[in-house]
Order: sequence, then C-alpha cells, then structure tokens
Amino acid sequence: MVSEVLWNAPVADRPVDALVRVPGSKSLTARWMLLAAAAQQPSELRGALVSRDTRLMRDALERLGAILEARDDALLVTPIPPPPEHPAAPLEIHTGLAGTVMRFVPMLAALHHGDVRFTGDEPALARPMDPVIDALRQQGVEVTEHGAPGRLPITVHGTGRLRGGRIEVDSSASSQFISNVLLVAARADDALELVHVGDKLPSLPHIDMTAETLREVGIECTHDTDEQGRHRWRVTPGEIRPVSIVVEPDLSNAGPFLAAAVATEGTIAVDDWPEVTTQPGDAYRELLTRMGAEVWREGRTLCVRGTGRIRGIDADLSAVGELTPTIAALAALADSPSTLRGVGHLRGHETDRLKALATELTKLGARTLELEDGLEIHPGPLHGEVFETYEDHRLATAAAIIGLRVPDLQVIDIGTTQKTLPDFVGMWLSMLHTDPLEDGEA
Ligand SMILES: O=C(O)C1=C[C@@H](OP(=O)(O)O)[C@@H](O)[C@H](O)C1
Ligand SMILES: C=C(OP(=O)(O)O)C(=O)O
Repeated sequence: MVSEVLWNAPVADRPVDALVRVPGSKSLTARWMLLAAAAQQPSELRGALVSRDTRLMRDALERLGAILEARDDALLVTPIPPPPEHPAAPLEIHTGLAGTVMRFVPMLAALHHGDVRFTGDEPALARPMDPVIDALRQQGVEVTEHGAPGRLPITVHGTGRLRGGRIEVDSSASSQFISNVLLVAARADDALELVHVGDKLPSLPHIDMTAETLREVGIECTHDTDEQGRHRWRVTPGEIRPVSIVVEPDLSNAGPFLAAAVATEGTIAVDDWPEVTTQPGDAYRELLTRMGAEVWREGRTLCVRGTGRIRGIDADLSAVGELTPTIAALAALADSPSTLRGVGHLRGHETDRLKALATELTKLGARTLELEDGLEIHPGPLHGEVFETYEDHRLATAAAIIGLRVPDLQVIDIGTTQKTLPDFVGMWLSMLHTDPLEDGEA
C-alpha cells in the first residue's frame, strides 16, 4: 500500500565524503537461499540480505518445508525434505512485489507434492508471469490461472517431479524466466535443454549469475547458441551440494551512494567490491566514468569521485536494466541530454519504470521522453516537487539522488526502499553527516 508520508530529501550542503558498506546482494541471496533449500544437506550463508524481498523468499521456502534459521552471523538452511507419497494440504505463498520470488519459486513448487497458490501485492498482479506458467506446463506440471491470463494469482499443482528434456522459453520480458527454470533443473528426471525463443534477452548477467551459482553447487550448466543462433542452456541433473558462502554486497544498491559522489563533487568508497562478479552493478564503474566521474580501486574498495561535471550519456542498458533509475537521476543533473536504450522490459518491473521516470523527471524540470525501449532525458533547471515513487524502491533512491542538489524535493513512501535496502534512510543520512576530515563510515 502506498503511504502518503512525505520524506524531505536532504540537500547536500557540501561534497559527500564517506565509506559505505552495503548489505548483501538481493539477487545472490535469493539464489543461494533457493539452492540451499533444494540441496540434500544443510548450508550456511553469511552476509545474506535481510530485506522485504529476501524475507518473502525465506517465508516461501519455509512453506515448502525448508528451515532457515539466523544463528550468530550466519543463516543456516535445512533443505526441503523429499515430497510425501500422498498430496500435502494446499499452501499459499505471498510473493510481495519480489520478481525473484514470483518467478523463481513456482518451478520449485512443482517438486512439492500438492497445490501451491502464489499471490502478491496489487502491482505484482500486473507483472508478466506467462513464460513461468508456460515453462511449468512444458515440464508436465498443471497450473491454474486465477486472475488475468499470464498473471498472478496462480496455483501450481505439484507432483513432486519435473520432467527435464527440451524446453523453449521466451525471456524477452525478463531474464528471470530463464533463471526460474535453470535454478531447479538439476532436480529434474532428465537433462534439461532450454532454448530462448524471444527477439531480445535482457539482463544476461543475471542469467550468468544463475549459471555461476549452479556451478558453485556442483551442477553442470553450459551456455551456447544453437544452429539457429538462439541462446541455449543445458543443465545435467545431479545432487545440489550444500554451500558455506559469503554473499557479495549488493552493487546495484551501492549505485545511489556512488551517484551521490557524482552529484555533489564528493568521494564515496564502497567496501568489499568484488574483483570478479556477475552482478550488473559492476557496470557502474564504466557508466559513471563515461558520465565524467573518476573511478578507481584501492584494494577491495571501490572509490568514485565527482569531478563537478556530469556528462549526458547514450547507453544501451539492456544487460543492466536494474541500474536505469540511478543513471536517469544523474542524467537529469547532467550538462547535456542522455538517451538510455534497450530497457523496454522495465515496463514490467515494480512499476512501468519508463513511464514513472518520464513523469517524475519531467515534473522536476528535466523534460524526459518515453521511447519504445528507453528514455531521452533533457536536463533543465530543476525545482522541488512531490516525487511519486509508485512502490518502486529504485524510484525512491533516484529521487534521493536528485534531492541532494534540488531543495524542497519531497519523496512519497521512502519506506518502499525496504524491498532491498531496509536502512536506506539511515545510511543516506550518515553518508551526509560523515565528517569529511574523519575516515568516516555510512
Ligand atoms: O535475476 C534476478 O535476480 C534479477 C533479474 C533482473 O530482472 P529483469 O531481467 O526482469 O530485468 C533484475 O532487473 C532484477 O532486479 C533481479
Ligand atoms: C527489477 C527489480 O526487482 P525484481 O527482483 O522484483 O524484479 C529491481 O530490484 O530493480
């Protein structure tokens, strides 16, 4: 539900200068939790994100029979027991607005013996689910659609088995449709061959992330192209090894803090930036450099310094669509226009992000045109306004970035940031109040 409480976005009265530690990656936490629940032996996760999305994942896995307990600094995961011979009582799973829960858990529910109904927040009922439903049916699993076709709520009639074999998935509206199938494929009867049949494929690094996590639990997952040049993945069935891992910090969530350095001519250092990662947030290093910032590493820390000049950018963000709201916020503060391309699939995110960004940025004075697959942003003199966030955490953080430079910007429902970053406000304020003379911490 949208809260009408307004948050006065703080203006930076000097360059921000802080060391920031961001909590664990939402996407990696979701994958590790799910794989740990689908393994045969208990696993231990450290640094897992605790936010609304990951709590929903945890609840979903617990409904299916896993046990996830926080102990000291670790999350212990006891896997889902084998399905009973007779169908269990019907279950309901609430997915909130979490794409990772609504798209990743239904395939796992097929391995449950019994009916599992999936529902979600009001805006979640508009997010595409057809390829999830279609993939389940291709796997021989019955699905009932209770609402609009191809949308939540649905019931997965799990039989405790997945067929495997060849499957075609149109993942042009979200990479999550492919990750959904791959994550559970090792538990199928036969080897899986998945071919993507859509005309575009967004967020490929997130699919690479899925393949990489599978390999880390001992599952063979290959990616190539078929004779027609279509993306193809193959997964060999096998036992999912238990893990003892440390989750990387969420680099997408580091974005608004790095952008604060760019917006205020400050310096932000983010701790524990991985050397090698499949997280799309790693692309901030290149994108912010192109926008005029200085970016460098000091050991495991990534540093970004604003130079006083923010350049507009022409960028294809299809692989890293999740970064669009942050880049769009900086584009509104830039000294030349920007075109952000390849992100038509953002219309199926938490909200229609293209429409939302075009509306809100234009309202502030940066004329923003909605393109078929992106945005054209024309910076102009900006003024304070009430910024609507449409239950979208990344719209809220985009507003906070602009608010650093624009007085009287009020954000509706800043609490929506709890989806992936529960203490966003506390971290933002401590970033702003760090004494630049001290080696501070946000
Ligand atoms: O697999 C994942 O963890 C995600 C994949 C991406 O989805 P889309 O491919 O729908 O953009 C990304 O935007 C989302 O935040 C998380
Ligand atoms: C698109 C996003 O989330 P979801 O996992 O709900 O798709 C996002 O966090 O930017």
